[in-house]
Amino acid sequence: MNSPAIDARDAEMPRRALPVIDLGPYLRGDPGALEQLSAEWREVCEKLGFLCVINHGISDALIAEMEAATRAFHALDDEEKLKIKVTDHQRGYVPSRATILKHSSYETHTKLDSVECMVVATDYAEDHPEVLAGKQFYSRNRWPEKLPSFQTTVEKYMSTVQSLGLKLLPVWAKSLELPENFFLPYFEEPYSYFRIAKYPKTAFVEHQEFGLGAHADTGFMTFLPPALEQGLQVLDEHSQWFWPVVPEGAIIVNTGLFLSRWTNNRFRATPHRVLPPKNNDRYSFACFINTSLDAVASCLPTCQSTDNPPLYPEQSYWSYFQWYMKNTYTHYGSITAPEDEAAA
Ligand SMILES: O=C(O)CCC(=O)C(=O)O
Ligand SMILES: [Fe+2]
Repeated sequence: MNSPAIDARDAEMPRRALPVIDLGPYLRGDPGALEQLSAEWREVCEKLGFLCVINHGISDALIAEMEAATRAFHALDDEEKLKIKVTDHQRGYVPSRATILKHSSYETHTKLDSVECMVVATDYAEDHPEVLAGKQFYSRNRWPEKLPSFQTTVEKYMSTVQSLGLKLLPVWAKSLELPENFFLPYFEEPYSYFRIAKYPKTAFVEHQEFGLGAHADTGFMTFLPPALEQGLQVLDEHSQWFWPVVPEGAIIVNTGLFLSRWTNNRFRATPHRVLPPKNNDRYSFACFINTSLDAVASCLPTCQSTDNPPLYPEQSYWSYFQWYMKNTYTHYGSITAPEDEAAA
């Protein structure tokens, strides 16, 4: 006999405040602010690895404009969205039930994610050598014809978040006891990647069913204004999932796997996941600010010793990103979800 069905969202789960870091003094250029901020940053990144920032300089108006653009995009007909379906360059529209994290060590995933999203990334110049060569991930963005304002808002939002990310490079460097400008050469041509997502409302959620399954982000740093609908859960250092509580106006920041590997796991790439919403569709837009695609990370000098040798071989962001994408998105053809295919 089947046991009575329990909605996965009703499972007992603590709510916990994320660490809040004030960027105001540093962004204003106050004396001593970089040192103070870097110490706080290190403390969080070595433990939970998930935080939120206040006084970040990204206006409420811009976030509201991006929220409206996200909703307008997802309100387009499927036919319009499918005209710009994602390609092997990892840009374009990804329909619902097209991702599953096969490389996750946090949880076994058997079902495809219900999230659908539009993916946009740094648009390199048409005459960029890698664009001309047709190298994977360098193609131009795809935009919906019927929503011209979408491109304008997305580009404005991405460039604002990218500027904030680049301003924080000295903080990342100092928090790892590196010279202030250490990361600059790796970010000569930052590869910023933007997921503009809709999580469709779902009446009943089974155990192991997700809007987006447990994962750590791919790259260096992620910026995520909290969604208006609940859904995000975070795994702490003691393997306890919790609902993060974020103050009004704060933006979530977390570390990606590429940085975590670069730091020999000193900084944690925190697993998180999204449960589907119950009553209203949920919209979110996570912006990932990464090194140049051709940047090569080899274990940072301050993150290794004879007792703590490098755990990972040196690797370019391009090759790490390619590995991650192939093991997450079904359109690359290398992964499938057997149980789900029958139901789809
Ligand atoms: O929707 C969210 O709150 C989180 C999204 C996320 O984790 C991602 O896109 O990597
Ligand atoms: Fe994520």
